[in-house]
Amino acid sequence: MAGTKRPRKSSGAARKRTASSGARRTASGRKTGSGTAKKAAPAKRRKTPAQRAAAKKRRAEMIPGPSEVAGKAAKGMWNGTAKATGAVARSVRQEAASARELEPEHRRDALGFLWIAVAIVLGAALWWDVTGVVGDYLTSALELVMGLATRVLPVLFLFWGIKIMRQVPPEEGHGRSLIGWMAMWAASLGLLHLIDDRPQTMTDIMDAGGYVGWAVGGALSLGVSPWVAVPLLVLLLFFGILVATATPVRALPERLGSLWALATGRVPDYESGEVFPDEEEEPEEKPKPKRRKRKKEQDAQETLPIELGEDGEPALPRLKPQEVPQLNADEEDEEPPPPPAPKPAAPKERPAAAKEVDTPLVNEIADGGQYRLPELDLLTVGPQAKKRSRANETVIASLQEVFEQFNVDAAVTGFTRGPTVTRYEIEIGPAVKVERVLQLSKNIAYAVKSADIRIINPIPGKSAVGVEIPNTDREAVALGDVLRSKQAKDDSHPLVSGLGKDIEGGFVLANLSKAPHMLIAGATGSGKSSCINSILVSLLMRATPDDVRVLLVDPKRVELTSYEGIPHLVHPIVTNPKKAADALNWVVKEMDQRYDDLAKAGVRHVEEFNRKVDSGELKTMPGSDRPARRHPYLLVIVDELADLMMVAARDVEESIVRITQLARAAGIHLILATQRPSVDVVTGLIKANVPSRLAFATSSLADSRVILDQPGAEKLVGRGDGLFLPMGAAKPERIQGSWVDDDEIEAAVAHAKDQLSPQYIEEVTATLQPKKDIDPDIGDDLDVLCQAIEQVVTTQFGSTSMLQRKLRVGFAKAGRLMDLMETRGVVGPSEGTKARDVLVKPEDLDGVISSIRGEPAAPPSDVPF
Ligand SMILES: Nc1ncnc2c1ncn2[C@@H]1O[C@H](COP(=O)(O)OP(=O)(O)OP(=O)(O)O)[C@@H](O)[C@H]1O
Repeated sequence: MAGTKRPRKSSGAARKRTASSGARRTASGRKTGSGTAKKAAPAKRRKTPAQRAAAKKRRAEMIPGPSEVAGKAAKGMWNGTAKATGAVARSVRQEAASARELEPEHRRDALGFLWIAVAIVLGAALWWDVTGVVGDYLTSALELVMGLATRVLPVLFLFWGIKIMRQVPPEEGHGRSLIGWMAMWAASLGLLHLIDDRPQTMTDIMDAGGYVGWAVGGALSLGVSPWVAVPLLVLLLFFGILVATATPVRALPERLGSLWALATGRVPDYESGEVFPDEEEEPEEKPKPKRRKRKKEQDAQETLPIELGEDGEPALPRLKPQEVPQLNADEEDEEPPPPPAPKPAAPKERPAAAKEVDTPLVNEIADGGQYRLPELDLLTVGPQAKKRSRANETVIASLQEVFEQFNVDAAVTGFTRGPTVTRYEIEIGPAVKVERVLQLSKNIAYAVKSADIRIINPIPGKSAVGVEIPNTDREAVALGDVLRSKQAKDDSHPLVSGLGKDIEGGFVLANLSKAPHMLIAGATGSGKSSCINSILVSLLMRATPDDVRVLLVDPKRVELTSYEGIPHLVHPIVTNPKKAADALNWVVKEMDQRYDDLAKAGVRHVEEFNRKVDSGELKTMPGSDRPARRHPYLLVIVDELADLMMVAARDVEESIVRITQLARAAGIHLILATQRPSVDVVTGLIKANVPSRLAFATSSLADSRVILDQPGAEKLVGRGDGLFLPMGAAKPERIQGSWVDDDEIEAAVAHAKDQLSPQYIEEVTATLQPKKDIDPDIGDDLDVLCQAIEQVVTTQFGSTSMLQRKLRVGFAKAGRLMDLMETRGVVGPSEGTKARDVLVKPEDLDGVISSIRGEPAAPPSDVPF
């Protein structure tokens, strides 16, 4: 068979080839005067008269006649029309493509309007008989399917259109709604069919439940008789309502109650815009007008126009505190803005500790005292997060181009847009080495015009290479949004801070009590201070001074001044690096004191201790008549560790290590910030004991290694772009730090200060008081002398060689210390080789040391704060 076919095929092909080559020769000969035509020229000169006549006739024939002219004109018009139609179609396609680039809000609005338009067409046709061809066909088709129920469709479509435009679509719950509505619809149509006594003709069916009703009701009545079908359909209808409104049966009485209250105007409307709010999202108790205003603000945010930068791309709002966009600025003309800080009705001065005031707290986060936490409305709403933008499309095109140029079989299969960077997912073809994509990193950086790209191979849980590329249109993350998130509301722990958003746009919160200590480091201007501000404002928004007390150490003197005077402070902000070392010393003492208390109370954590105190189980401390008092969390923030390390590296490191090793159970947590993450500042010992790390952009890979023990931070783009490595995590998570502007800080601080004046702890003040009356002969040996006295008095053994060993000092220094102790009456005179008598009892040790340090005697240590 093949043998017989082949010659036929080839001869056909040969024929084709001949014909086409002949045609090509003719065309080229005529058009270009090619070699063939030139060769034919001499033959032309030798033409016979007959040939000339024939040629003349042919030329005459070539002049078109009138009918031919008309034909050609028609053909031209046809071609022109076709071309014009093509052009229009192409431009429509282009427009449609650019319509896809519309912002999601506009697309949602368009969809809303479409539903309203359909509602109008249907309503006009069904209710008022005002109809055209479209209306006719539409209503007939719908009536055929849904029968009488079609009449309610215009109302539903109208409601749906408005809802789409008013509300940001929930991320989840679409499927649930759809199932609920389908169940309701099927049940209603089936019931209509049964109620209308099971019609059989088409017109009657259209006047009852349509063909859907006929199928549902008819089939059921056939299967189980109409008497059973009706209750079954009623059940299905009820189920549909419950599913569509996300109401479990057990929550029904409560929901009906709130619906009744809503109908009778006894409760404010819910923000969600749904009749039944989700079960977990309890409506906050706020006055109605304020809630409306809030909703209005949110709506305004959703429709905020995107600012275009010079390149026509949406631009990042400039984020200097004074320049952060006032997001409700558009509304200022209509309504006066809300006061920056709601003034609570609490008295300005608190006569005694907050716990002694009997007015119960309104806020559920705090659990005692009169202190009221500020409303979250105090913090501004951030711009709505974009899921994609034109900048992303451009980057995808550039990536694709790079792969094509270098012949790498790889494609961008998706991306996740975060506020600062977008992670593009790249899938490679079979038998393509991942290294080929990795090798292209510099070309990718070149193509997307950004040096700060990070390649992640693979994206955890996916067979794809991730390329993180900074957004040219980055978005700020407002702290208010983070604290208003569901995660934040679900966790009422006072030490939960709003850190920012991750690369997928999810909120990142950190419970500092679980951290339990954190190192924040990055180059200057990378966003450390903004992060500390976010932590402190989170604290002011969520924790009463009874919950958390704070010690702020700010050797730079300018970073934390806004917080001066907040009632959470245990001491005015410490700005002197020398005093900072003493302050850390006090923290160590406080920690020891707390451990004693925990041991006496037989508990392992301060939370348990506080629970016992709150429940009245622990009224006085066992073994003494000292009243048991709660131990609030103590958060110590050091903003510039390097300044402290320069002044007293050994003391500071020692205190930090002691605190970090033990303080967790005592409820003491440390945050150390530095812009110099070098090994002499963040020493190995400190690093080993500070398990949570937050790295902002660093200037070198070495710095990144010091902070995170791995590279990555040197590729960050600054302004709050960070890598968060919480305790126990193997890989850091990329986040965009939350932003809080000066006005918000001021408002939060004012809210706290208006209610309570700071109650500083005397003991800290005493520790940090300037040293007076230090004997000149002690000079620089004060600290070592105190240590020597401690050694001698606690051991009751006045031996010089013991001092040499314990304090690691030479013989001469130990002898001098012994002489100093003798002149101050701590030890007796020298008795040759025998140890000296110790004249001070261990219980008097504190008094002796205080007097030598020139301090007033320390207050009795059994008064905790
Ligand atoms: N989370 C953020 N969101 C938006 N912009 C930010 C963020 N963090 C910082 N920035 C921008 O970066 C600037 C510098 O930030 P910040 O003062 O926090 O840096 P820093 O690391 O504390 O610097 P320094 O060590 O010099 O104090 C801010 O003024 C702001 O414009």
